[in-house]
Amino acid sequence: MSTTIDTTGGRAGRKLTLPSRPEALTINADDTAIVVVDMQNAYSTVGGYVDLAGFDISGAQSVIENIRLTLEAARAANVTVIYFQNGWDPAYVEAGGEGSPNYHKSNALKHMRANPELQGQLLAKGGWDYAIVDALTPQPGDIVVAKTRYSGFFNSTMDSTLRARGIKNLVFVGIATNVCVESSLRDAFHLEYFGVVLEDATHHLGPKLMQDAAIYNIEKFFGWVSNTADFCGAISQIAPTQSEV
Ligand SMILES: C/C(=C/NC(N)=O)C(=O)O
Repeated sequence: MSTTIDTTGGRAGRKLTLPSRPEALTINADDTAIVVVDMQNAYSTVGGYVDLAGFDISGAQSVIENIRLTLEAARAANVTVIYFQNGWDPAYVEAGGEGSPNYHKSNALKHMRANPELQGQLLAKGGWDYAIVDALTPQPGDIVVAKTRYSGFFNSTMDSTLRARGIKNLVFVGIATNVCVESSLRDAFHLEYFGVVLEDATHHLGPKLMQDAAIYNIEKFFGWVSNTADFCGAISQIAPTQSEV
């Protein structure tokens, strides 16, 4: 028996039902935002930080195209688009010193310490590595939320940005599934947001099993799982906003 969960709370709005698992979700388009996680050169372009650090980014290009299709459909339906952008000031004050676990766990900081010629280049605000990839440049009306840790809900304006707009449902795309995507979706869950991940619009860091594990975790414990085609198909069924008519 297929089950559908209604997140609208009976509120009127541009409703759509998104095929997802473990259940389909009926959502209001105006209570929903696409969250584009860290689609920066650092995580998806040859010569970016994770490539330099030895991670496999060969799957990034197909993810970029699926995110592009998702954003095209979302913007056509006037659904809010929010980008997370991960990094720090060029002096790395925001990264935290030796008293921060980030200093010791960040692969970007560790790679720069091991390769001093890269100091100031990885995930530094204003630099190429930090920039959103050209294929997904934020458009007028999109919201860009800076973040300094894996989760976009810490040290950021994300929660207030969502609450100010009455947004309850978050559709996550981006990189990395098993790090910043899952970290942010987990915190969204604990803050009472409905989180959905479009699994073919995400890419993991590390072995392939990490993608499967992150998707399993989200489906079983923290949210729902859908895909680009089902999202684009569902969002294309809704009427444009009143101002569009
Ligand atoms: C390891 C890592 C992941 N970032 C992400 N966007 O998932 C980092 O930022 O160092």
